[in-house]
Amino acid sequence: MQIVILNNSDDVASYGANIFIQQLRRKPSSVLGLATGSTPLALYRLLIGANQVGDVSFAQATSFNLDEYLGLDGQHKQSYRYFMDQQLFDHIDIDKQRTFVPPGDASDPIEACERYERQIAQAGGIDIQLLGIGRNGHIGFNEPSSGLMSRTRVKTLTKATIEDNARFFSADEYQPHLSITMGIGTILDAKKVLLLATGANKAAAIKATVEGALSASCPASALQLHRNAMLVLDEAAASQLDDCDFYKHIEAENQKLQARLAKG
Ligand SMILES: N[C@@H]1[C@@H](O)[C@H](O)[C@@H](COP(=O)(O)O)O[C@@H]1O
Repeated sequence: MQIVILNNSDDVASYGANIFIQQLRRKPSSVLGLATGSTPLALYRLLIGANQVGDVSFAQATSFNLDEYLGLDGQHKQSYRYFMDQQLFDHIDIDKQRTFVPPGDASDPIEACERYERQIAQAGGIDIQLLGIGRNGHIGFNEPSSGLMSRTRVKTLTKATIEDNARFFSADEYQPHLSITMGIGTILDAKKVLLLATGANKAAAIKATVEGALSASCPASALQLHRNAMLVLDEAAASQLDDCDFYKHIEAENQKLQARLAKG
């Protein structure tokens, strides 16, 4: 895992946005894996800005979102489809027909999960997968105990995740307890994985992800198996890491090497 520790959440968003912009410039037809939650919001705003001034185009890109609440259709204001339309898709030049979010209103969710996997494969696989992380180490809606080789499927949310996400729902609003999520195996198949974490409330999950054992108890620890996984953290999210200075040293050396290679 490559661990990048930056001063604050703004720096995390611009670092992440730049990786997406470089990816799209290198391969305009990239298949992007996208995430919801509050963490990627600032990154999405930067991508919208870059798209609107012509620095990057999504016209040939395809996207697949990690997850969706089961029981909400895409018009529902708390659905992840609605979130993605509002926060990104409606403001960039992506072809909406090529933006995929698991269908929360599927009449046959099991078949819908299998279809989602086929759609990802038909698109050629995910080039770069963006991830946030839950306080309990979940990625997508792969809660603790999720199989490390799992594929897209229906998952039950933990009490902690339901409570964390309750802030998006009004008191009298139905909050689903089930989801459709890409599996950990699906995520690990992405060519590159970019996990963003900001704030002290993610520090324990980041500690377990980076320095804990590979374990279904912390689903994000599965990224230890990935060949090209990058974690971009602010100081607060990195605050429980024992080897912070070492990770900063490696990153400084990486930057020097990149600069030398760029000079030729
Ligand atoms: N399914 C999403 C995850 O994909 C996200 O990473 C997590 C953290 O969200 P936040 O970034 O708001 O902390 O929330 C939800 O549970």
